[in-house]
Amino acid sequence: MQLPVDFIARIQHQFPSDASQFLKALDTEAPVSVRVNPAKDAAVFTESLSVPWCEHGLYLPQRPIFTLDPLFHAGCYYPQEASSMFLWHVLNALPDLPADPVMLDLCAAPGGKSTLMASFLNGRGVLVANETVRLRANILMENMMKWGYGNILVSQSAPSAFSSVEALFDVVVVDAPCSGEGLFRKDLDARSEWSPENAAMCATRQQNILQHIWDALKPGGYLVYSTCTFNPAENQDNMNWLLKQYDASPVSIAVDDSWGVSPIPVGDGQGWAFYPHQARGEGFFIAVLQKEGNMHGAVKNKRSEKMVKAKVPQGILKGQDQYFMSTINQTIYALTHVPLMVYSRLASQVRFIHQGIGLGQLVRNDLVPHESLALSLDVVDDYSPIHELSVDEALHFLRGGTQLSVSDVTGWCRVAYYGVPLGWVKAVGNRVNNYYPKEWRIRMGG
Ligand SMILES: C[S@@+](CC[C@H](N)C(=O)[O-])C[C@H]1O[C@@H](n2cnc3c(N)ncnc32)[C@H](O)[C@@H]1O
Repeated sequence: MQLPVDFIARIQHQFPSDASQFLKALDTEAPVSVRVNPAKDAAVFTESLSVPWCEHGLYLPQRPIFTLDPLFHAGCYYPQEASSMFLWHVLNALPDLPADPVMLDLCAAPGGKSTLMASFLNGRGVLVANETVRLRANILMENMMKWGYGNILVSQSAPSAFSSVEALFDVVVVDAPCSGEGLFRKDLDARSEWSPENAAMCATRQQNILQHIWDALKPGGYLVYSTCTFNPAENQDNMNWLLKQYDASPVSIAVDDSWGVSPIPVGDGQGWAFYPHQARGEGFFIAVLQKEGNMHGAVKNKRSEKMVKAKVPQGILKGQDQYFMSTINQTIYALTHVPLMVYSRLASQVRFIHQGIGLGQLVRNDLVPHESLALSLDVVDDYSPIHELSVDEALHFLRGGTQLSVSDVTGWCRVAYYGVPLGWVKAVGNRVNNYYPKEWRIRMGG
């Protein structure tokens, strides 16, 4: 699949001195990389090299079959393109963030940036991970549950749903849908779908998205805008347009010269671009704008006190007294203070599909546990027995199989691989019922 002629012409104009190296690099192999989950420290990648701008990022010498690794399903790591991990460096460089930041990832599926943001927060504050496309939102929800944190709210709403939310977020990440030029190396469909008209349409759509979200940012809060395209109209031009519309200023981020990241003028400051012939990663653009004004501090909302407190057995979560319990469609969810405040502020505008930690449903005093409880970092260690599986057994479980020898157990049991829980089984007599969600099951091989 050849590169589109109009794209080549624009690149030659945009990079007069090194267009041929740029275009040649698009025909080389894309680097393979993963970001490990530091809270589920079990994945081992030998021969890997560190991604310089993200301490949890690793380049791998070749692409493993992630689907056939149980630790991938346990949320121990996330295969993520290395340039996107630059968000880690950016978040760590933001000045004066509150101790419990309230963050939104507006265009979040499948969850690459959201899992990174969850690791950045490491249980502090709250992350709202939102995706407008329904099927993609389900994948986002699955990935967020597997990552294990309880301070995450997952929603499925259009950006316009946030337009009447005022001054709630300290950080809003808009990883916008774009013309995808940065993926031309590894995704040949991106080449066939590209046209100048489509790229122009993307730029307009991005402006609409940015307009919808601006008021939801607190004064003093940060907008982090990124795309995976080289198109100036979708990158710096959109940032300059935003600076004309609203009171904001670009935030400078220090970058090591050896990383091969290019500064791009934005207002009187700069954004950053990853080009395939200079940086070890796919095409990417990122810029940060700070809204004028002072940070408001913690979110306040009295309505949260009216939350229904569901009755649940004790001893499920570490520090369970700190959690507020609520029930939606008979499923009990546990939320700590900050997620609860944010949930209350958004609940009438935004459609939540997951919140905090799903505990499960009470059926005749037996808690039928939710999958997110097995994967949660906050579940009490001895809440249920944990049965260790071999790799073949773990893959059998992940395919929905029931030929598992958990003979020493009756009732609910978490099955684990390398000590990291994968999900629930229930042993009844000499039968084992598999509670791994049908839509998460592996269909490959076996
Ligand atoms: C670049 S992708 C996000 C990737 C994600 N942030 C990650 O790191 O895994 C852009 C997302 O925006 C969503 N999207 C598409 N049209 C949209 C729109 N009009 N408004 C908001 N989001 C949209 C897409 O479904 C897609 O999931």
